[in-house]
Amino acid sequence: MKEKIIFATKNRGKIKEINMIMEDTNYEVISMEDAGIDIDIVEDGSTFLENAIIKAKEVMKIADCIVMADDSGLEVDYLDKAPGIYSARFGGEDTSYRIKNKMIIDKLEGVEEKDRTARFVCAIAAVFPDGEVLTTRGTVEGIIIHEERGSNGFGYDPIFYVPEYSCTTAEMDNESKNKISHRGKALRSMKAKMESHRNGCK
Ligand SMILES: O=P(O)(O)OP(=O)(O)OP(=O)(O)OC[C@H]1O[C@@H](n2cnc3c(O)ncnc32)[C@H](O)[C@@H]1O
Ligand SMILES: [Mg+2]
Repeated sequence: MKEKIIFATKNRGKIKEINMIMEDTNYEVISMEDAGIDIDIVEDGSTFLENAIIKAKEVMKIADCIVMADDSGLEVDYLDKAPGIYSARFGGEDTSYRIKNKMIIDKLEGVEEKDRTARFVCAIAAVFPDGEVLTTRGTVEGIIIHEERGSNGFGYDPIFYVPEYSCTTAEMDNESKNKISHRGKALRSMKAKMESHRNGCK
């Protein structure tokens, strides 16, 4: 039987991607919703990593299995790496991504191509019932384009263009995005770390 992992997120876009990446493991990933856990977690850390650990530990207080969490966001170099850890709250928590994306585009009005660099960052924390914490991080580099393109993915995907693939992450299917994304990289590193952890060599 597969070992259960609760993924401490309320973001359905993340869960979809994570389930695809974890499909070939001995773990069954379930969402907080599936686990019947409905708590609001205050993300008051000062880094992606701190926030990922906060989320995982908060859910661990009421769980009896491995808990994993992802804290991620968009860093725009021209905006001094904003919105960064405030990506979900940028422009207001309930503001639509159509508007958030437009706000980023507007802030970059007149900015040349070479200065429109950005990256998605993802930190993942896994907390084990014995208190052990494993962490990983992944990034993907891109540039902010001038209008939304594509309708896959979620959040800032429609304005995040990856030059090597000549498309935005919203124009990729989930499988292609997972291959190159911050979340895909961080989660594959986590899979490898958990494998060593299982074998007793930490
Ligand atoms: O905290 P949880 O419940 O996991 O869900 P969340 O949506 O609040 O997630 P974060 O706190 O980690 O904030 C991440 C923000 O960065 C954006 N983001 C993260 N990964 C992304 C991706 O792969 N594509 C597009 N936007 C992404 C996302 O839309 C959020 O605004
Ligand atoms: Mg959040």
